[in-house]
Amino acid sequence: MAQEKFIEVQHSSKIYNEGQENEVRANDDISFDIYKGELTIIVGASGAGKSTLLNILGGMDFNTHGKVIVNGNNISEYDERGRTGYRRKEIGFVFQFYNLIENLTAMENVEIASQLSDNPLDAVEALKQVSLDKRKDNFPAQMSGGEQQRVSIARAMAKNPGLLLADEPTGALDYHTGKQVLQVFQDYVRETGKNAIIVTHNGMIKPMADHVIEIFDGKVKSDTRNDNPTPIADLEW
Ligand SMILES: Nc1ncnc2c1ncn2[C@@H]1O[C@H](COP(=O)(O)OP(=O)(O)OP(=O)(O)O)[C@@H](O)[C@H]1O
Repeated sequence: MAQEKFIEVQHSSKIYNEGQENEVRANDDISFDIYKGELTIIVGASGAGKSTLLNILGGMDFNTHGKVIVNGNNISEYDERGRTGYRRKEIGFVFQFYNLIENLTAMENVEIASQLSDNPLDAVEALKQVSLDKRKDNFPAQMSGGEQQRVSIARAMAKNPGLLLADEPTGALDYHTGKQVLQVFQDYVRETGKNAIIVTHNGMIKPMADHVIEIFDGKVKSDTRNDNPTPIADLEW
């Protein structure tokens, strides 16, 4: 079966202070395709340009050259307003340090995000998917780091987005908790047929992905697909 393209990045660059002495090529002529239903890992060292790329894909930032087509729409042509709508409706974002609102319960944190969507999941249902429905009335400070990250994933999922993006989602977690969080992403993609993209500097988690894009110095260094991703339980790092 031919695979359907979900994202096409074509010669995309993000250049700060272009043509000046202090020019920075954060992304430098990046091209790749992502198919529907893929779990993609973008990997590279600190400063390689991964977050810049993820933020452009998520409509939090914009490129200065090239095209980024998501689900048939060239988002690089969007203005600020277009990007806001795109971010609200199409994207779920998971951050390294969870970014939960401290004076709201787990359930309320999830509900806030679902209110932005036209087609949200029920907040309790989203918490159930990360096995935290019993903790819905707890505040973030009453939960472990891994639990808080799972709430933040439930919050991203509750919008029922076409694309789930995560920037170093296990960066603040220990090994076992990190594995549980990665499992949530793998299950999400398998169960919904939707897309998730994880940015990480940890090359050891590459085998869990369907597709790995390695970024070096603002450029794509390698772009490989894996027909037999490794179960998270078998990953070691
Ligand atoms: N506003 C800016 N002005 C100038 N340079 C910037 C700006 N934002 C980012 N950069 C530069 O762009 C390059 C890529 O940064 P980016 O944050 O995308 O890398 P990264 O791979 O995500 O790194 P890390 O893993 O450390 O977060 C870096 O050299 C960074 O200093």
